[in-house]
Amino acid sequence: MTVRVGVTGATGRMGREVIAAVDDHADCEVVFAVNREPNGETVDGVEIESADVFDSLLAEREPTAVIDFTGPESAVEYATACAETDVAFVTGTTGFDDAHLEALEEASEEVAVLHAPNFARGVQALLNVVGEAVRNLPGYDVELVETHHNSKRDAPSGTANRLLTEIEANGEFTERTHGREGEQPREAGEIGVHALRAGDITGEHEVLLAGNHEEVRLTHRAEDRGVFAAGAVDAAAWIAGQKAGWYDFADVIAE
Ligand SMILES: NC(=O)C1=CN([C@@H]2O[C@H](COP(=O)(O)OP(=O)(O)OC[C@H]3O[C@@H](n4cnc5c(N)ncnc54)[C@H](OP(=O)(O)O)[C@@H]3O)[C@@H](O)[C@H]2O)C=CC1
Ligand SMILES: O=C(O)C1=N[C@H](C(=O)O)C[C@H](O)C1
Repeated sequence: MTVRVGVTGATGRMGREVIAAVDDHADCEVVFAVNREPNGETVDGVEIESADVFDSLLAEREPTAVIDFTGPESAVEYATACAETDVAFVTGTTGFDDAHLEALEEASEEVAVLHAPNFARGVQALLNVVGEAVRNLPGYDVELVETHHNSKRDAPSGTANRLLTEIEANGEFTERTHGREGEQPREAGEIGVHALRAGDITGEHEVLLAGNHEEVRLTHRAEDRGVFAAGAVDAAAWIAGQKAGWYDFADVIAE
């Protein structure tokens, strides 16, 4: 069965990659691609349509799934529209607050919704090993550094937040310290969190665990956005036929 994909944020950094990745996937096709201000552009031969007609495109083109890389507010609006038309929703958007997540979870009561802050398979592996490293090194200082391009809006990154959740679930930590300035000695139990923004860096995440005279560094470096897009398209192919509910990229990888 061909998976019919709708793409949002289609002229963004990720939207363009998603269109290319759908094209590369044997079982998927783009049935529409929208952006806020489409200005008659095409991406890989796909005409970009206005986000204003998203609801009617859902009804007319009958996508199996929508892949979304936009912003938190728009992701929620797109998910709500998908929930009303029985279309599965895959989002890689980050920067959601609790209200956004609640709205996405509401949509997941009607349709399958998959949210992953990072669709790189290597990051899933990093998430799997970071907790084990923390458990094996009690009392070691933990610092997290994430580095992204200078146009990224949210900080820390969605991936960093997910890594922090894993770290905290596996050790005794008291607080997250976002950057340091002035006289600020390190407190035991804090996790230092550092967001670097520079140039066109695709995305790096490093967890540093340090004791006396030794350190462990767990690093993931994405060299091309194509790895995120390929993961998102795999997720869209996987989600076709799943029942309503809340899913993660780990569910896709597990199969
Ligand atoms: N999960 C993952 O693996 C990854 C997640 N991301 C996340 O994906 C998101 C997008 O990243 P990126 O592609 O770099 O960002 P870009 O700014 O390049 O693209 C975002 C796109 O979404 C559109 N958009 C933004 N807000 C709205 C809105 N309110 N309504 C409709 N369209 C909107 C923008 O349109 P316009 O041109 O009009 O501004 C643009 O086309 C971010 O949250 C980022 O963190 C990024 C990479 C990987
Ligand atoms: O905005 C980006 O570029 C990225 N965002 C994601 C995040 O916030 O974790 C994933 C990736 O690192 C690229």
